[in-house]
Amino acid sequence: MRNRTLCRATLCAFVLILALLPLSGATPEFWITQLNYIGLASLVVVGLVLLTGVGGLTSFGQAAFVGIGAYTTAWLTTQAGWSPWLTLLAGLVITAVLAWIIGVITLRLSGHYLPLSTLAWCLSLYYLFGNLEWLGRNDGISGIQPLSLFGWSLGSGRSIYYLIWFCVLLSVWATLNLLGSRPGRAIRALRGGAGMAEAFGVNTAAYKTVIFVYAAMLASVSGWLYAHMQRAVSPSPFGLNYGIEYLFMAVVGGAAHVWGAILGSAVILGLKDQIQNIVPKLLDTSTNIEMIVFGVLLVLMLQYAAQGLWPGLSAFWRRLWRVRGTSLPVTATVIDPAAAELPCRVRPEKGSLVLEVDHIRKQFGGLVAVNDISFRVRAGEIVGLIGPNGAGKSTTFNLVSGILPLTSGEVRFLGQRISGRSAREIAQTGMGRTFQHVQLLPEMSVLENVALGAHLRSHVSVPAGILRLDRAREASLLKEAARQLERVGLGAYLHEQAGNLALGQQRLLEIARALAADPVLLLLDEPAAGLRYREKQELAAVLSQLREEGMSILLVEHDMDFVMRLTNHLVVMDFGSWLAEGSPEEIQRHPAVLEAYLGGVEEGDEA
Ligand SMILES: Nc1ncnc2c1ncn2[C@@H]1O[C@H](COP(=O)(O)OP(=O)(O)OP(=O)(O)O)[C@@H](O)[C@H]1O
Repeated sequence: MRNRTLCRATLCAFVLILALLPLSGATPEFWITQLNYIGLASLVVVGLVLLTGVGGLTSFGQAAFVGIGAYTTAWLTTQAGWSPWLTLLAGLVITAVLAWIIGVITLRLSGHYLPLSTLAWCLSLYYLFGNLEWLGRNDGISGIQPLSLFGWSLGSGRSIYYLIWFCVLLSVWATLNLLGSRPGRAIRALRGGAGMAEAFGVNTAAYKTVIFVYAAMLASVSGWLYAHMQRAVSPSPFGLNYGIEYLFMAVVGGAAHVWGAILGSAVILGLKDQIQNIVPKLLDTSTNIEMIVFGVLLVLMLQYAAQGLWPGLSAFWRRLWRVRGTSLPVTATVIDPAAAELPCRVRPEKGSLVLEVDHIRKQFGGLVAVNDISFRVRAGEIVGLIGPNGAGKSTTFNLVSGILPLTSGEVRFLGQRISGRSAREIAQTGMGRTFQHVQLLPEMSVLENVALGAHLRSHVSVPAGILRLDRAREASLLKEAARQLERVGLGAYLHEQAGNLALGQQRLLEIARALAADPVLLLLDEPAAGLRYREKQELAAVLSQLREEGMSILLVEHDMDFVMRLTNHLVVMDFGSWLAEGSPEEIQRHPAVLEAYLGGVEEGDEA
């Protein structure tokens, strides 16, 4: 709680200082101008933090969107006589449409192709601004009128200052709200890889486009403010070098920290200015050496503060005020026991067919990983899929859950054909899963990781998340996540960072996340791996309880003791093919299984 109070007090002091600075006649005009530029840059960088730091999509091209906002208002106010407030809307609409088109085309690219494509469209827009006759070519457009609000002219640096910083604080508030909501969790999951997020029903392509458009719109607002502050626009501030500088600001501030955007902008612009003043005096040279010094300082900063300056600064601030125990994040939500329950799925009758796998096959080039496998899972039954290493169990899981496409065969779930559907569509039908290699979001809290599992059980739009209209639904979602964590024995770790948990606990967390999706069928890939004996017993008790409640479970597991005690039915695979099927007792006596698998395990156990 002290942590939260300190944050609020620091924020109030920051806003108060910001508000009072221009009122004092002693504040030099240069400071106000510099703060205005920091505010304009911060607006762009807040968007970049969401896009690059949080979403993992690197963009060098944000300066071009600043240009769209600036040129839209410059042309419409000077040539068409529009009100600047109307041109703000026009700029936002034009930017959103353009960003959406660019996003849909380029965001499918992965690895270094995406940053390269941002370079390409930034250069294209820059040259477009400089070549169009009606945009004044390289001279740009001048004579832009200052803004006025309720008759109050914002023509001076001191008056537009308030509007700029109002927009910056609004953008920080909106972005923090968005990140703390259901769509925000989905956006934060983008870095964890599309496979994991899609398995919980997150439309990763749509969320990538959303953050791309959001960041572009913030840049456009910055351009609109810039045009009315400068009263003239020309192509140079919207070129690639500015795009790179914005990215530097995000990285230096702390790419994944929203407040780091302001810090990074202030550091880079302040540093540039100071170097330009000091270096020529020190070195007594007329050559343009300051950019070299600036570059070296940046490299050093990235070397020694790779996470950016924000984490270090906030830790120092907490130490200064002797605030201990940083595990409870400022955004941590207290679970509301009175929150409404999330709606639950209608469960199939015990014993009815849930999953039908018919002659499925998967070929990786010349390797047949899964060869003509068929089995059934019924409601209220735990089916084990076992076999030696490399037998094809995980591949079978991935085929059933839609992570991998089938080469041939058919999978039906609750009577519907699901083969050919995407992992996201299959998740919607009521299939939850865990992964062989734990796939969590290590920097997110345990509670939020599990809340991601319930993504499809609540519908909160991006605007609702931004405006905090989602509080009741968010409370229900977090209450459900907490309930599932209690169920698997992790109730004491709700606000712990997921990355701080031991491997066994991380596996339990994955099970809680899958349960939060309210699945009809649970696919568990080696859930007992890394668990201690007692933890395994507790897990077995949880799974037995789930079976009693009518849940169907398909389980891949190497711990034979665990499998034999828990399952109703076993399917044995070897070299991708079906080897045997039956009850645990039958399988334990099956000669082919004993030879291919169980015999080997016993020997290994003895060793
Ligand atoms: N994406 C892939 N590309 C090529 N080969 C693959 C791919 N995924 C799996 N394989 C191969 O398919 C075979 C089956 O692998 P799979 O991971 O399904 O086995 P498994 O029974 O789950 O093994 P383990 O118990 O060790 O996890 C292996 O030979 C593996 O190397």
